[in-house]
Amino acid sequence: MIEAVGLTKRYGAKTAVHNLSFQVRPGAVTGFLGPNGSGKSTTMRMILGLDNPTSGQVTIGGYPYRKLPNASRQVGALLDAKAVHGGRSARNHLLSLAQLSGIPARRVDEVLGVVGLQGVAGKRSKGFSLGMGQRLGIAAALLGDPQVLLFDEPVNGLDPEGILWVRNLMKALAAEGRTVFVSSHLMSEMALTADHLIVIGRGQLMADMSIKDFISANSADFARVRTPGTESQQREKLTTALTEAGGQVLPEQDGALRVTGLPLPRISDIAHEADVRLWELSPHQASLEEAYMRMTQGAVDYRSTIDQKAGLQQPLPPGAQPPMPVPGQGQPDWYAPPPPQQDGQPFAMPGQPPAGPYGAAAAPVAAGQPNPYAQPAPMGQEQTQPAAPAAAPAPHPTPTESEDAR
Ligand SMILES: Nc1ncnc2c1ncn2[C@@H]1O[C@H](COP(=O)(O)OP(=O)(O)OP(=O)(O)O)[C@@H](O)[C@H]1O
Repeated sequence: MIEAVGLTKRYGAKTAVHNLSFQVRPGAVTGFLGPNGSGKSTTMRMILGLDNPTSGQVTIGGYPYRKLPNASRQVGALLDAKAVHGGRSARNHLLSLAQLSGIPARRVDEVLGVVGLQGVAGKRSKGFSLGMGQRLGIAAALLGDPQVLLFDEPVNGLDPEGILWVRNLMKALAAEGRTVFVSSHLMSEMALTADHLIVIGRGQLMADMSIKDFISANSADFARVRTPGTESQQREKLTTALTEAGGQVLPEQDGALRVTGLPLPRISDIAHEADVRLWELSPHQASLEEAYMRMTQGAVDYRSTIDQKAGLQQPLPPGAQPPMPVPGQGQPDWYAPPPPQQDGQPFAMPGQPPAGPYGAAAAPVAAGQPNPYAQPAPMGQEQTQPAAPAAAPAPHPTPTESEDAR
């Protein structure tokens, strides 16, 4: 288990992390979310002993990282996949890490297989694509077969197959009882991967709860009701009837009505009694992205001056009232977009993966099997891509490096 108590980090006048207390438990994938600059990487670096807290502490299994016996066998991390000596082959890079940590060389080939890089193990990593570099970083994190794993943006640069693989890898590692702490800005992916969420904003804890509780605490469920498009008087009649019955009715831009305060069967009965035909009556629950946007709106430091809320916050229709904020949470100016249309399932719920291979959940993996996280197919395109320009050689960020290196 990872435990932070009153964790604070200041860089001069800048407070990157402020009084953060949380626990990351084994047996689950814990997502670590927050806007750009909110302190996620700083927190991860303090967990790994790469930065010293200004005050407070963070421990792994009860020890600060630097006092952890055999740390590299107990904790694996992917922080910056680009921080690799580009002149070394993938195998040599992993071999050097293994030697430093007393890990047997045969483990190198095992993890190369796990991440699907066995076919390019002899190639210099400076020729690797972004996704290949990411896989190499994940291989390094897995090298010591650790019980605690930290991944900072692990799916960055991965293709859809790679994203699915990382998702299943995280779940399989957690299913084996490991502690998996992963940061990401990809909300749709987090919704499918994480069991629990820790959300920070401007260095402070905003939420520490299950993903299910997070979504329900930061979104108001509502019903979407649609009358025949050409019959505006029907819509008005229904609006009056629903309002008289105690519902709150909000017109949406596409002509539908958003109704809160009444259960779906009651809405149906009211429409029937008012002799109004319905073309749609559907439940809507916010996605993780909507819930996240609602919670973190006030903690965003970096925002474009152009169309700041495009796609995420629609302007209210004329005369409409914004939805009520959740007390103590969320932002009053938030207005949820309509749910996306998806393959004949126009109102797919969060947590319900679409049909097909990307919706498949990871099956628990039996311990002791060879390469339990290996992909079914070898890498395709990435292996055949031409070499990328050489990156500046940089040592891999092992937790033995000096602190405050960034
Ligand atoms: N070494 C440093 N010196 C000074 N300021 C720093 C240093 N490291 C981080 N910061 C500042 O601390 C804040 C938190 O940065 P951090 O990289 O932890 O955020 P983050 O949540 O990981 O961001 P992102 O999502 O963009 O990766 C930022 O304002 C950043 O500029």
